[in-house]
Amino acid sequence: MGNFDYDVLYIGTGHAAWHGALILAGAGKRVAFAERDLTGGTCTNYGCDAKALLDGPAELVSALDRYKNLGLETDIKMNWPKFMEYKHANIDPLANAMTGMLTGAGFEIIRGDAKFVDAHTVQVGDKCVTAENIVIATGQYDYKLDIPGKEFMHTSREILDLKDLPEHITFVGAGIISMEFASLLTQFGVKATVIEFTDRALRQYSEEYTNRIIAKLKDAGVEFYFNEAVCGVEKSGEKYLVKTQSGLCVETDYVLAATGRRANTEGLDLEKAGVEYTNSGITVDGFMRTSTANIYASGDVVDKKIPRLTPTATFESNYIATAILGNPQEIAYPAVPNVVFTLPRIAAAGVGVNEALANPDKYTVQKISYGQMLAFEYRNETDAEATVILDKDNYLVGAELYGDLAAEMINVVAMIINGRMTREMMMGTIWAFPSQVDGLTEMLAPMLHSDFAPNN
Ligand SMILES: Cc1cc2nc3c(=O)[nH]c(=O)nc-3n(C[C@H](O)[C@H](O)[C@H](O)COP(=O)(O)OP(=O)(O)OC[C@H]3O[C@@H](n4cnc5c(N)ncnc54)[C@H](O)[C@@H]3O)c2cc1C
Ligand SMILES: NC(=O)c1ccc[n+]([C@@H]2O[C@H](COP(=O)([O-])OP(=O)(O)OC[C@H]3O[C@@H](n4cnc5c(N)ncnc54)[C@H](O)[C@@H]3O)[C@@H](O)[C@H]2O)c1
Repeated sequence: MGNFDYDVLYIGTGHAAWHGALILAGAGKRVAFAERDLTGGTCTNYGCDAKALLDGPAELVSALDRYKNLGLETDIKMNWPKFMEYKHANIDPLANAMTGMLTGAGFEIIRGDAKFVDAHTVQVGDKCVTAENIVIATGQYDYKLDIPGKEFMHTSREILDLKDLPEHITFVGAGIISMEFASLLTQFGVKATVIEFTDRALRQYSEEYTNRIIAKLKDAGVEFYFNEAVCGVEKSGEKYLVKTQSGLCVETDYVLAATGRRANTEGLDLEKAGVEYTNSGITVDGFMRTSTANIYASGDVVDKKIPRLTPTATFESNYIATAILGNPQEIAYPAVPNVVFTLPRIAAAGVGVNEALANPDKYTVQKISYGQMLAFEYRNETDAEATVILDKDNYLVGAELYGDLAAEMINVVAMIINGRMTREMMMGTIWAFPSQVDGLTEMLAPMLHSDFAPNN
């Protein structure tokens, strides 16, 4: 072993970094972080957490709609500046709390931009540090199209920090970020336009559930344009004009760039360490090792097929720590629950609906209209539904849920997939009643593989 300052240096302090660092510290390793921004990364400071705080009231108001003609009378006013105070009160202390947690655990956080000098040396600001192993956990940034007027476009980070809401927002892209913010901000009274380059939104999810979300947003006044390539943004007095190649011109007060996030690889001087990467991120093998054996990559910065999420970043971070400690097994991802926080939610895990429909020889696709059948359990959410995907032995291998509580239910569904639960195992489980999980699983169980009463 060489004479290094640290056993392991993490570049970044997000979920892709700190979870594994705690495991390494427990094993007696000397660990440090390089960080150029707030401790804790995107999710903690600029992403999921802030979004979830603001989504709370939006979800509540949206759910009230279901009881409007049944006796509920409401006159609700949403005060964005007040909710922003609430957001700041909860989010702003987190970076210091994370710093305290990490330094309290004995880690050093070296502040500044990190870049490689060689495979064991990283320059952070004006300080050079050496480490036996290095974990690149630098995440992604919100990409802005390289078009005239790109300086007038904003990112998710800025929208989550708006003091006052603009009257009209134009979302460029109809992916996860746009669809979530359009759902949320519509509840706060914002008028919205969504402009998408391809012919559909949320491409990785089922067309049916995505179309239902679009229909709801249209009912709320959101305008959608598909097959439109945004080619410029112009300032026009107090307003902005968003222009597309076909000649569409949308006048708006605020433009959100949400055409994808890109890996933070620039400026790291990866070539000096022999670390290979593509436009999609850093290339890794089955052990999350880069092309240089002592350097790993973790989280959003990795070129990977599975969703770039906080729980997958955490999973990789924990795995890498064990790999550094000698785990000889390759990383093996379970079915990953993922959620689009629209209103209602779309949540999925395992084999996707699009893939299943394209491979009827391998999969059976079935619908469970749980909202219609069990209104008492589903809070009168009559359109709540699950699409489940079974393999040829009738094991559950994937599911997509559409409903307000889909983000919770998908966790149970993922356990059924990962546990390869049979009908008998489901019958051997008692769920609380009445509850949504109980209703869904009761309808799912008869479809599942049975060791005693084969169902096909
Ligand atoms: C608006 C929004 C909402 C989201 N909502 C969800 C959600 O609901 N659920 C979910 O699972 N995921 C969500 N995500 C995704 C989630 O935030 C990411 O998957 C997760 O944060 C990835 O963690 P990470 O550690 O890989 O990267 P990050 O958290 O981005 O951490 C990377 C860190 O590296 C630092 N860094 C980068 N380059 C350098 C350098 N050269 N030198 C020093 N430091 C550097 C950065 O400053 C940053 O702190 C959301 C993302 C956004 C933007
Ligand atoms: N709930 C969650 O888990 C969550 C929430 C927010 C963000 N995230 C993270 O952020 C990422 C999503 O970011 P996103 O929504 O920016 O990307 P995305 O890839 O989900 O969507 C980008 C959309 O922009 C469209 N597009 C591309 N070029 C365009 C152009 N020139 N004009 C118009 N449209 C164009 C694409 O066709 C696509 O539909 C996720 O992959 C995830 O990593 C996750």
